[in-house]
Amino acid sequence: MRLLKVATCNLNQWAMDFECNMSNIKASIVQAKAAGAAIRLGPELEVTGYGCMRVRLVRVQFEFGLFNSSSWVRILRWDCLKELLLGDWTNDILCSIGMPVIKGAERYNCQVLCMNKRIIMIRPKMCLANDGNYRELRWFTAWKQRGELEEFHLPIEISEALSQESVPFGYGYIQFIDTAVAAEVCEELFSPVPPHAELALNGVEVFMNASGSHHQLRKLDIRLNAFMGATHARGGVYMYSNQQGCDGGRLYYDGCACIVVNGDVVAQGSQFSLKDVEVITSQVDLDAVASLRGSISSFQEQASCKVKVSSVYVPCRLTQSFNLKMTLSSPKKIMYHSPQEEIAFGPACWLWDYLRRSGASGFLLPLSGGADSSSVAAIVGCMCQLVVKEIANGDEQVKTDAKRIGNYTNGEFPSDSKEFAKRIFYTVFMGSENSSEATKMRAKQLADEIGAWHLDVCIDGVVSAVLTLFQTVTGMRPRYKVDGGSNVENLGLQNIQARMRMVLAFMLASLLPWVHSKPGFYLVLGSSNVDEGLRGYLTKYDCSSADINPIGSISKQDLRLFLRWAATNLGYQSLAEIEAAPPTAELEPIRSDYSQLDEVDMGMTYEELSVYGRMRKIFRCGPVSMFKNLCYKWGTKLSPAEVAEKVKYFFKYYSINRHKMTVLTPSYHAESYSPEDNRFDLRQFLYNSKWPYQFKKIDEIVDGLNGDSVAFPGEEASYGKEVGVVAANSGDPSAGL
Ligand SMILES: Nc1ncnc2c1ncn2[C@@H]1O[C@H](COP(=O)(O)OP(=O)(O)OC[C@H]2O[C@@H]([n+]3cccc(C(=O)O)c3)[C@H](O)[C@@H]2O)[C@@H](O)[C@H]1O
Ligand SMILES: Nc1ncnc2c1ncn2[C@@H]1O[C@H](COP(=O)(O)OP(=O)(O)OP(=O)(O)O)[C@@H](O)[C@H]1O
Ligand SMILES: NC(=O)CC[C@H](N)C(=O)O
Repeated sequence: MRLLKVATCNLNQWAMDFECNMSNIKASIVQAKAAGAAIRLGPELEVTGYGCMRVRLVRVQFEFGLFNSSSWVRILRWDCLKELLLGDWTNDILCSIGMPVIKGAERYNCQVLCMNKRIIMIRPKMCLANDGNYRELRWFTAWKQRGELEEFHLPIEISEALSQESVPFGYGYIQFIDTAVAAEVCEELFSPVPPHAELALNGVEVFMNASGSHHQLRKLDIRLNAFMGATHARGGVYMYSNQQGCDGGRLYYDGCACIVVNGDVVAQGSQFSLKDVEVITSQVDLDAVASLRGSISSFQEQASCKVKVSSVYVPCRLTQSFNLKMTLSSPKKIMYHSPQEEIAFGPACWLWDYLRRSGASGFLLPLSGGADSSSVAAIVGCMCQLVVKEIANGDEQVKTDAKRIGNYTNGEFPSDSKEFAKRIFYTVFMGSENSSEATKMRAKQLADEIGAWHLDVCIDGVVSAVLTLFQTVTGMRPRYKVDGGSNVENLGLQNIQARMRMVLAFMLASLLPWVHSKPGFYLVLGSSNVDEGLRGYLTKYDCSSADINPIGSISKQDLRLFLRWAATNLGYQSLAEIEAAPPTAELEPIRSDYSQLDEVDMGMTYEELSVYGRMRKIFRCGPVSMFKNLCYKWGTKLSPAEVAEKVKYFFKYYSINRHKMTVLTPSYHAESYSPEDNRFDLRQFLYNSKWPYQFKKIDEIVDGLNGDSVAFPGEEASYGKEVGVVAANSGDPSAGL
């Protein structure tokens, strides 16, 4: 037997906060060593934080020189590594540390592999993440040489301190006396020809995947299937490490550090957690890897004529022989959160990181009593519950942060989530003459259940003052449509109410703490959902404009599932009633024969919007291809002419309103069809909303069908199963992980 103990981790890094990052790295090494591990794997770019790979943040950091070869930051980065190597951190343990390295004129995203105070090898990433949220090619070069390892001359301050002048650099593996170990960096695993296949044929038994991978609803199984697939038919130990938390942007890195042996998961870390450091370990028998490989004839045949990969020899042993002090880790049932839990815990953990790192003292939410703002309120409630639970579990960092944010004195700390919420969470209902008693009561009831400090404000006086000013200036007073006004008047009157609420929300967030003699400021939370964004069914610069939004990329359908779940599982019963109520903006007067409803206003259902959203973003459909595909999908209930009308109607509003996506409040990225314009969906925002060429083409196709309907084979087209893991993510490279 060759018994090996390995450790991998989730680290909550923060881009550019070297002190925070180093402290987490050290804590993880200490824990790995205490557990007796021979290998410690950390996440991708753990020294700098991964978030600095994303567009705008990188630009700022680039200006400050994060990746500039002559800058002080480069020195800092190597300083961090030097600190680890000069101390006893790497004694008797192989440490894989993620950081950028400049070689000659190029910048590489690297795993620096160290042991016993020496850098053994530097492995640059060969396949950069460059789709969806990722922009690595802007800042790094992919390493393309597959031949011999090159010599990399260490910066003078490192070489002198370590008495080591150079280190092998490139694609390869480390050959120990008793096994071979290699790095595979994040995206490489998901590339068409992943390195682990070739490395396995070269005898590599342990793969270390350092990742910076973000949460997306229903995505985890794709990632886990990749680890299992990598080792199921070719054997091996697959270690996965990821960042966890908000490291300075819209993404939540969702941890899930993992260890897989021959296709079986033997250790799985948390996906959502408030912990800064979580280390998981396993004891594995490498003879089980050799045995599996020996039993697969095709593996043997291909290994005998493999392309040779370079290696570095290290005359050390990592394994122990059979002894009863070490037990073997056995296969575990994989833990998946339901999408409802993902919506609760992912955004709640992201909000906590944002809150503690922003220096704010809490959140303020305009709470309408409708589904969206109530979902946000429930997520903040969930955050408070997680904080109290984590403190009860003995997490000192969470306790320190919570005491500061909640302004606790005399050794007090949060022990009740409602009490904590009262300190850090303001909700405000801003009713107008068009608001109903029902939504007002629902908002109050929910705030009470969560424990928020709730305010009930009537905005009629403010709206009327603005209208009076308008009348003084123009001599005209707009009327609602139900009172005989035009569409323009009707919209104008709605938008005044909506925008006034935004102004009031910001005023209250900055001044309420002062009223209550509390220090600091509160962050304003936004609560528009992904479908409204796609359709543009929101008033630009109303309460959709806030500081941050935890649900901005979650669909209405998923939010409704979440509300039903949260009513029982978070203990906020009023959410059940809120979910059951028909969505309404309450911006127009309610009459006996008229009450405003979202889906009527929009001219399409939220369910239809989810279909359009997926087709537009994930499957890159324009009007004509969407029309053709929907003819198959909806062919049993709609004629091609009806499908054509629906598609044209969607594209008209999608394009008229796309400009609103440019000013969407930064929101948690959770959905692969997010139309968010700043980082994710980089399409134009000024379209010809008449789509003359495409709409004409659709008309020609409809005419050409001569009234035929689709011969329906009984099976929906590939877009049909939009609720479900595979279809939700398939076709989206950024989701594949
Ligand atoms: N191409 C372009 N590029 C840049 N900006 C452009 C633009 N076209 C218009 N604009 C600007 O956008 C403005 C129009 O947008 P905006 O002021 O938002 O107004 P608008 O989109 O016309 O109306 C708001 C819509 O949201 C609905 N609503 C309101 C309130 C709440 C809810 C809800 O339930 O969530 C829904 C309401 O029923 C209505 O359909 C124009 O006045 C102009 O300033
Ligand atoms: N009466 C109100 N009091 C406080 N905030 C409100 C009120 N009405 C609207 N808002 C804010 O404006 C946002 C958009 O309003 P609206 O109700 O029209 O849309 P919505 O997106 O369906 O949201 P919700 O489901 O929360 O009502 C809400 O999410 C909420 O933050
Ligand atoms: N950092 C990366 O290489 C990211 C790869 C991939 N897109 C993921 O989400 O996991």
